[in-house]
Amino acid sequence: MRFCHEVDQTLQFCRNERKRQTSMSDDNAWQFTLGMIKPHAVASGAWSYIIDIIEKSGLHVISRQELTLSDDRARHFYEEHADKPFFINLVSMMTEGPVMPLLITGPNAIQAYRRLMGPTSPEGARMTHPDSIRAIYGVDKTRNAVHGSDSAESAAREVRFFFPEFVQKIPTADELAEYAASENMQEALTKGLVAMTKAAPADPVAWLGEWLISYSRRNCTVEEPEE
Ligand SMILES: Nc1ncnc2c1ncn2[C@@H]1O[C@H](COP(=O)(O)OP(=O)(O)OP(=O)(O)O)[C@@H](O)[C@H]1O
Repeated sequence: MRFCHEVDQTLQFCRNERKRQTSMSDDNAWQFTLGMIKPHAVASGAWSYIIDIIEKSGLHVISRQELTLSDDRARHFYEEHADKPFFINLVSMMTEGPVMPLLITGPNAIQAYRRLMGPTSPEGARMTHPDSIRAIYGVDKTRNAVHGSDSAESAAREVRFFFPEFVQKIPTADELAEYAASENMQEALTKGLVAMTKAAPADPVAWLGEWLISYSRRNCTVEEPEE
């Protein structure tokens, strides 16, 4: 099947992206960004393969919606392009069927997701970035499969545009650090990480999640695996 082959083809690219992301230092801040799958890629079913590519790159899609934009909302979303010659076509394309806004998070998520998308023009992308989402699923410059916030400012505005309830819940870095440093959390996390290192499970995230649930139920009496 065409899509399966295309996803296979991009897997190596995703792995490389992941390696690149994890080797970044200064540039490795945890970020939220808005991705959006455009109507033609929602209608064709490509959306599920696109989400797969994002997840396999090491980013996380933590929420998604499917909705049809009104003319007003589409104009508002793309207002920075209001004076461009392609604006009317862009608004018309964005309102022709359901779009799928994605709330994406991960290290350096804004740029990492933009790299996965590839250049604006799918035709150009197929030449310079053949593994990118737009090269694979884009049709033309307007129907280029996906949108992604291009800066921290636009990510904040666009996440609020589609996920207003989430914005109120995002804790600051200080709040996160304070919460994670609380005595109960520290003890549970330290014990869990030590146990996980000893067990060396194939899927450490799932293992640690189960361990923490078990720890919480037994109120600190979980047996640690033997060495
Ligand atoms: N020359 C063009 N002709 C037709 N449509 C265009 C053209 N340039 C941009 N667009 C459309 O307008 C959108 C916004 O353009 P922009 O220049 O911000 O590109 P982008 O940053 O690559 O894409 P996006 O903002 O959607 O992530 C593009 O994704 C595309 O759908």
